[in-house]
Amino acid sequence: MDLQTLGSYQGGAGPDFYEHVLHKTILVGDSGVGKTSLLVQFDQGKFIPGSFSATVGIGFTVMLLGDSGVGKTCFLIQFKDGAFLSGTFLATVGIDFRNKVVTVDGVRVKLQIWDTAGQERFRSVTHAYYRDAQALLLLYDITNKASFENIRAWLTEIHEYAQRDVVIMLLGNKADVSSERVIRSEDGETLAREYGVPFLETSAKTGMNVELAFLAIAKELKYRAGQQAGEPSFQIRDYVESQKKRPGCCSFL
Ligand SMILES: Nc1nc2c(ncn2[C@@H]2O[C@H](COP(=O)(O)OP(=O)(O)OP(=O)(O)O)[C@@H](O)[C@H]2O)c(=O)[nH]1
Repeated sequence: MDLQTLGSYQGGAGPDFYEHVLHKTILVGDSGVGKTSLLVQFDQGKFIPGSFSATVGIGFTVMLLGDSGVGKTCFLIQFKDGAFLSGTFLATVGIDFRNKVVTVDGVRVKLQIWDTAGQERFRSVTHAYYRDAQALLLLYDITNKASFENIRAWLTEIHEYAQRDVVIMLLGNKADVSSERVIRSEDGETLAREYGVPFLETSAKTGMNVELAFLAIAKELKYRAGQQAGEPSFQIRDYVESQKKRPGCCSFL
């Protein structure tokens, strides 16, 4: 689509509308070549030596995966800014990232979160990033059967491209749209149990369980990174289950 046509789609007139045109560039390359450093330099105007975690205690990379439209971008924006992007659905192109620092048991943990495009045509781009991720949040949409059925294919890709010990969590998103639900909560739980991964239903719209998902991941990664003799063991599935049982958790009023 040319710029003039795009302007008329956006209701823009005259030169002003050019400011709203979105340009997207994708960085591709092997793990460790500096894709992230380049992006951070462009975004924040600084170079973080060593690793992106150098400025805070510890840092980890978390990737969001799942079919196009399941709500990955909204999920990330809800976590980062506490806001919900409603209205027009603008599919992610390639890959995007946001940072957020969370405090886990008194320790600051920096999460760098990669939002990937769910569309098939970007798969080869996103595969290049799998190996850099320590955790993967795999989303389906509880109102979209195909997105749930495709979870097995996503898990196959994960086993092919991601680190062997990557932390995986399964999330059934859009739980606020109960009138259009086609995937029962029990089905999500059964699938998660089959693969030995924790499971939560979430809503990027209301914020339900969004923070819990990231905090559970951060706790697990922090535990793995600093495991010391005598430290009580941490099991992410047990933690998620215990949090689900807390009063006020997980239901819509
Ligand atoms: N009701 C409801 N709508 C949601 C929720 N999450 C996302 N949506 C809507 O679903 C649509 C797709 O959301 P996105 O976050 O762009 O989906 P995505 O998974 O990032 O899609 P790709 O970038 O193509 O991979 C948008 O219209 C959102 O407003 C949710 O939890 N509840």
